[in-house]
Amino acid sequence: MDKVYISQLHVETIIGVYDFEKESKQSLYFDIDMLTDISAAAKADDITLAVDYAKVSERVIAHSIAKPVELLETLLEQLATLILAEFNVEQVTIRVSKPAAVEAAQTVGVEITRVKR
Ligand SMILES: Nc1nc2c(c(=O)[nH]1)N=C([C@H](O)[C@@H](O)CO)CN2
Repeated sequence: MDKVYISQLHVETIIGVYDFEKESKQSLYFDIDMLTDISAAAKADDITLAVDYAKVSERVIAHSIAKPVELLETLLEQLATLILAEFNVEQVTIRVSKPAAVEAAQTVGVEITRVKR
């Protein structure tokens, strides 16, 4: 299977378990791998047949800032469901990094993989 990907997509949003995290935005960085067959888009040279990484990026940003959640896990499950439902993607892997969360670490985060049913 082919892959369309997005690397280090930056979003500023409210996210976190603790009260102080609900008061100011934090940076999240998303890496998204989307498995899809690119052959029809390539043959026709037609963006409407492709997984448009710009449109996926817009949706991920819009959803991430729309309704705050506490856990990175919650946000990733929502985003994976959204991507599989709205785009021609068979499998998606999303990794999110939250660099300000743990002072002693360069970054921390969560990664999930979900398959279209
Ligand atoms: N597995 C997770 N662990 C933690 C999360 C999370 O979303 N998933 N979140 C926090 C806090 O919000 C943290 O970012 C604040 O320091 C802690 N652990």
